[in-house]
Amino acid sequence: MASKKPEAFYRVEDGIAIITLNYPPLNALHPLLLRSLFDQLRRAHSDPTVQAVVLTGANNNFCAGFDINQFQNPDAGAGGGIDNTINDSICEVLEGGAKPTVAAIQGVALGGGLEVAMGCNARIATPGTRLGLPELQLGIIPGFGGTQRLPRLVGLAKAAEMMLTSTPIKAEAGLKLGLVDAVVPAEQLLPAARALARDIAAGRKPRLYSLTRTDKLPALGEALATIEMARAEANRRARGLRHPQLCLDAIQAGIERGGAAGLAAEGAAFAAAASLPTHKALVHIFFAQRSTKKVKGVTDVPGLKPRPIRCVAVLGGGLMGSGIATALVLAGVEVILKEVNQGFLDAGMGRIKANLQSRVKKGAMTSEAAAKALSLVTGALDYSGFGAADMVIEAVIEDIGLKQRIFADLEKSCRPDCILSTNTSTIDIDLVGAKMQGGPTGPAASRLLGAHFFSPAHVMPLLEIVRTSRTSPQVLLDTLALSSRIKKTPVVVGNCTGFAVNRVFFPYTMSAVLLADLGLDPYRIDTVVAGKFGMPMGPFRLNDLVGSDIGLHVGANFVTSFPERVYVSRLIPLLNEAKRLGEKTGKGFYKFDSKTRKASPDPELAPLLAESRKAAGLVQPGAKPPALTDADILDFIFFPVVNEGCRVVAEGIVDKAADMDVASVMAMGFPAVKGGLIFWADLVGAQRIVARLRQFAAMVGPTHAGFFKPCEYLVAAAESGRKLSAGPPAAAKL
Ligand SMILES: C[C@H](O)CC(=O)SCCNC(=O)CCNC(=O)[C@H](O)C(C)(C)COP(=O)(O)OP(=O)(O)OC[C@H]1O[C@@H](n2cnc3c(N)ncnc32)[C@H](O)[C@@H]1OP(=O)(O)O
Repeated sequence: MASKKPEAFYRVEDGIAIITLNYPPLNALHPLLLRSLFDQLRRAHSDPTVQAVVLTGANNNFCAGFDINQFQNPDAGAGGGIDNTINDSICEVLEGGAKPTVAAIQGVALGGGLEVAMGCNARIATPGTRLGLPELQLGIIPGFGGTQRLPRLVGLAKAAEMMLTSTPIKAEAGLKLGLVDAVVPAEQLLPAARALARDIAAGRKPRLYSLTRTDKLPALGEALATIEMARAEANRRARGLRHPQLCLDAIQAGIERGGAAGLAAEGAAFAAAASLPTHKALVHIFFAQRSTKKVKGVTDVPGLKPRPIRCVAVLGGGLMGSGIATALVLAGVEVILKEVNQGFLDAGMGRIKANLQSRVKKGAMTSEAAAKALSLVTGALDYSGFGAADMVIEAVIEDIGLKQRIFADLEKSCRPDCILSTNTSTIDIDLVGAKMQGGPTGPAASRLLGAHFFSPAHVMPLLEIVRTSRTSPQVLLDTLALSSRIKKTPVVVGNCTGFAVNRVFFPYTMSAVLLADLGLDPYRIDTVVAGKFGMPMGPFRLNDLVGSDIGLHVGANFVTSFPERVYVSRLIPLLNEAKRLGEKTGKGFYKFDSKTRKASPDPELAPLLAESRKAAGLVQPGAKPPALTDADILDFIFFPVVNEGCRVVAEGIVDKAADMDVASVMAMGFPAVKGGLIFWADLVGAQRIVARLRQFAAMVGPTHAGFFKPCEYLVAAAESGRKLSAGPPAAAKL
């Protein structure tokens, strides 16, 4: 069974045909596997020695669904060339063929995998198996009958929720809902499935047909009301996206006209969804996210294996340090939390405890598990216990001198093989290590790197791993492995001010402030950026979340490093002077309700805006602001962001352009349905972006034109028609 070929194996045991899906690693339904499954099913039906069929999967998994690679295969056609005739036939034969079928499920049964299992007359799963229809996260809808069978097995409301959120459930929950008929330990899976198949064939147990069942469906009026509610919820969550509505169309058709008509409606809705740009973008993000774990010169070095990281010392128990420590203990990693005095240490420990308790409250973990996680943290006020640490993550304030002193101390206090990392969000890593023996070229330089988490660190999914020119592949590989262990998507980036994510964040904030100085209303800008474009929040609301003090501090690094392309306004300093630091002080660009923390526009902001505009002198006093449409605002904000993203790609700060897409989606909140920053820029077109940047440069005049100056990479793409996502020609990388 070691074959890598997509094929279904066939064997007969005591009158039961066992058909095993095989296509490592997760038995995705490649068209050849589907064809082979169909052939083996027909073989079982025509084999006189066979009474019933058990369908199972190799490689400790049932099936992760249709082979997503096919969606990117130019030869496969739209929708991955899914042949609904064969798929419907497979499920038809599984469900209504001459011999009953039982699915024996372990690992995952997702998408088409679960749909095939639901086509069987019964399902048995192992504990912890993940069952779900996550197609919507790929911009499509279930296409193998899932929109019809899932509501009939688990009820309409639950089925709609599972599809619209793309969230799988565990087998144990599936048992309660009726999605599976039994949960048994792995070693009993096949014997139990064989026994059930035999019982059904002998008439000792009923043979059930999911497609025609109605016992879990509500009456029509109630069902339609549930679908209406689901439509509203989908619109609220997915901001007018089409494919969730197409999914609900198919479900509704089946409720109104029966399962068979529903299947036809599903086929049409699937084809419609598969033709939308959203699908292409989301499939791109799916693969881009997985490819960040493959780093040239690190993960492809023969014989190089990650070393285990059992204990991590975290320096600083503030918001970031405590979040990082939480992420580590949640994955079972021991933590030494160091602070400068007992009071700060107690506060840090308290934050970790609160983070864990909040997970308990949400039902994400038991209080016993939380207590066990907390017991993995040891407090420290000095470096005496640091010999136990396999890695250090420094998370103190962004003060270069302080960080330099800390790393000089760490070099002396830690083992020579201990990884030394900093969670700085912007500072050049070589600068952080400058006071170590020999500085950036000294003996410890190979184990120095950035481990940049995003706040809140135990929640945000991205980890920027910053390599210097000397960081060793071993150290990078160890950190990549740690990242997977703590369930973060890693992006390995090069060393520079701001790395990848904050490099694209600074023009995002600066262009918004520039618009405000031109006289535009910040609240309108936020509404357009969040509501129309789909960012989680606009730049001004984000400033209030992060804090104007932090914004000012971080912004100063960019002003120093990239003076030719920054926009410096009085606005953020004025907010600082007025102690309007954002949410934490109850006022920033917005005012915050002291009880609900809800943000609302604040008329008291007006004098600060006026003062900043006066200082900027971009428009004459009393003159009207430029008449910009919502579309203009989006171009004004996002094209400088693209421009900086292009520099990041061209300089080789990211390994590949798709890494910038992942980073923008997972840390910045750039809409995944647009495929990430560079993917989206290619859809817009480099030519248009360059032309608009030049227009904006002319609009703000020569003093600020540098902010909009298109970089060489962008201009070259505009002139040659080369895709921005293609990355720089190898020789051009710095
Ligand atoms: C008609 C139908 O309705 C349409 C469909 O079925 S569309 C497909 C629906 N299925 C899905 O969306 C599931 C997609 N897969 C996943 O969510 C996750 O891979 C998983 C939860 C199954 C496993 O996650 P995890 O353990 O972190 O492993 P992960 O790294 O993601 O996957 C392992 C490998 O399997 C591949 N893979 C996973 N699911 C795949 C699929 N459906 N098709 C092709 N490859 C797949 C991944 O690309 C990865 O390949 P790599 O090692 O070369 O990078």
